[in-house]
Amino acid sequence: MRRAVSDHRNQVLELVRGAWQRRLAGAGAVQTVSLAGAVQRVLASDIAAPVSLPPFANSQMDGYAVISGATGSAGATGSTVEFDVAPPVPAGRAAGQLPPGCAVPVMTGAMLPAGADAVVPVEQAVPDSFAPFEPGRRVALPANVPAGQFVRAAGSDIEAGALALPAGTVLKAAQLGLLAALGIAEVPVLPRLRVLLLSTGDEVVAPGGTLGPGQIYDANTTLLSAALAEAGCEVVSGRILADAPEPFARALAADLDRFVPDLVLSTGGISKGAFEVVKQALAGDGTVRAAVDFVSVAMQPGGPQGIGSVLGTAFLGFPGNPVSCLVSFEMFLRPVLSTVLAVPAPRTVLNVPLRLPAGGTLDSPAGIHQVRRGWYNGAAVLPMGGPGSHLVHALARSNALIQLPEDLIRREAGQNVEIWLL
Ligand SMILES: Nc1nc2c(c(=O)[nH]1)N[C@H]1C(S)=C(S)[C@@H](COP(=O)(O)OP(=O)(O)OC[C@H]3O[C@@H](n4cnc5c(N)ncnc54)[C@H](O)[C@@H]3O)O[C@H]1N2
Ligand code: MOO
Repeated sequence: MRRAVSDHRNQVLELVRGAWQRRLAGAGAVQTVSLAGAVQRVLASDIAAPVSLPPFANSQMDGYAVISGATGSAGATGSTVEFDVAPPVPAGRAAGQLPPGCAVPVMTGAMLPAGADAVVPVEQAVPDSFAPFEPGRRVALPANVPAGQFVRAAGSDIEAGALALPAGTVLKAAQLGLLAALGIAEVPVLPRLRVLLLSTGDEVVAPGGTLGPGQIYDANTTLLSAALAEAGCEVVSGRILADAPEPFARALAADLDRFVPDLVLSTGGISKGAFEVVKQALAGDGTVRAAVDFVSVAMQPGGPQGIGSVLGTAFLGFPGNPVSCLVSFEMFLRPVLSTVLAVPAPRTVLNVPLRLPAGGTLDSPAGIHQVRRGWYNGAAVLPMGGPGSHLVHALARSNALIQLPEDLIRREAGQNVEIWLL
C-alpha cells in the first residue's frame, strides 16, 4: 500500500519538529554570530535600536541649508532671495550654528547646521553649482522654501529604543543592512538544524576522483548540501559509504558520536535490490539500534523513502537517483523546514499553461503524484526531459517543478498545471 505524499510530508514534519525541539532545549541553543555569519539565520531575540536613524538631521540633497523663514513668508511674492554663502559643512563633522542671513553649502547626508530647517537643491540656486568657498560670495535661492524641505529628520526612519527587528526574523540583506546601520556588529541567532549526509553505493565516487568500470560520480552529496544550506541547515559532514551494512552501521554510529547531528539524511540503498545497504543496516535486526520504516510513497520520482530514528537521532533515507533526491527534498524536507525553522520561504506556486508540441500530452501514471521538471518562461511551462529520475542535466536546465497529482493522468498543450518555482 503506497503512502500519500501529504501523509509522508506530515510524518517528516513530526520527525523534524521533534529534532528541532530537542536542539532548542539543548545547551548552546542561542548563538552569537557576526553579521557576516548571520546570512539566512533566524534572530533569537528582539533587537531594539541602540541609536536613532538617521542619528542627526541631515540633507537629502546637495544644496544650501537655510532657515525657511529667511526665504520669505508663505504667500509673499518675489521669486528669489539672496544669501551670503557660509563655509560648507564637511562630511562627518559637527555642523555648528547657521550664521544669520547665510546659506550653508551641504552635501547629501551632511549634518544640518543648528537653526537650519530646509535645503534648496543646488540646481535651483543661482549660480547653480558650487565654487570653492570664498568670503563675500552670494547665492540667490527660490523664495518661500517650505520648512522641512529635503531634510531627513533625526529618528525619521527609527527612533532609538524602538523595536528594530523582532525575534524570529530571517536575516537577509535588508535586515543585516539595518543592523549594520544601527552599529550592531553581532546578533543572537537560533541554531541551525545539524544534518549528517551519507551517500551510499560501491559505484559512487567523489567528484575529482577516478572512475573505475561501472562507477559514477557522487551528485547527491553536493546537490543536497547546497539544498540544505539554502534551507538554513548546517551540513556537519557528508561522505560516501560503501554497500556493506556492518561497516555502514559502524561509520554511522561513529559519525553520530563525532558530529552530534539533529538529522541523518542518507541517499540510495533503500529499494528492492540485492544490496540495499541502508535498508539492511537499519532493518532493526540488531546491526544498529534503529526504528526506520522503509515505505513506498505514491510519488515519482522519490517513491522509495526511509523515515524513523537511528540511535535516537532522526533519520530520513532518500532514494539514490539525483533527481529523486532533489524532488524528495523539495516535496518533503524543504516545506517542513519552512514550517519548523521559518527558513527558507515556501516555494512560489503558480497555475500556468503547459507548453508542448502541437497535439502533445503530458502523461502521469494513475494513483501516482508525478513531479516533472520544466522551464517556465513567464507565460507557460515547457517540460524538460522525461520522467526519469536520472536526468540530472534536464533538472539543471529547469526552473520549476510541474505537479501532476495522483488523480491527474493527462494534461494537453495549453491546459493549466501547477508549478513550484525553484
Ligand atoms: N525492482 C525494483 N527496482 C527498483 C525500484 C522498485 O520499486 N523495484 N524502485 C526504483 C526507484 S523508483 C528508485 S528511485 C531506485 C531507488 O533505489 P535506491 O534508493 O536503492 O538507490 P540505489 O539503488 O542505491 O541508486 C539508484 C540510482 O541512483 C544512482 N546513485 C546512487 N547514489 C548516487 C549518488 N550519490 N550520485 C549519483 N547517482 C547516485 C545509482 O547509481 C542508481 O543508478 O530504485 C529503483 N529500482
Ligand atoms: O521513485 Mo524513483 O525516485 O523514480 O526513480
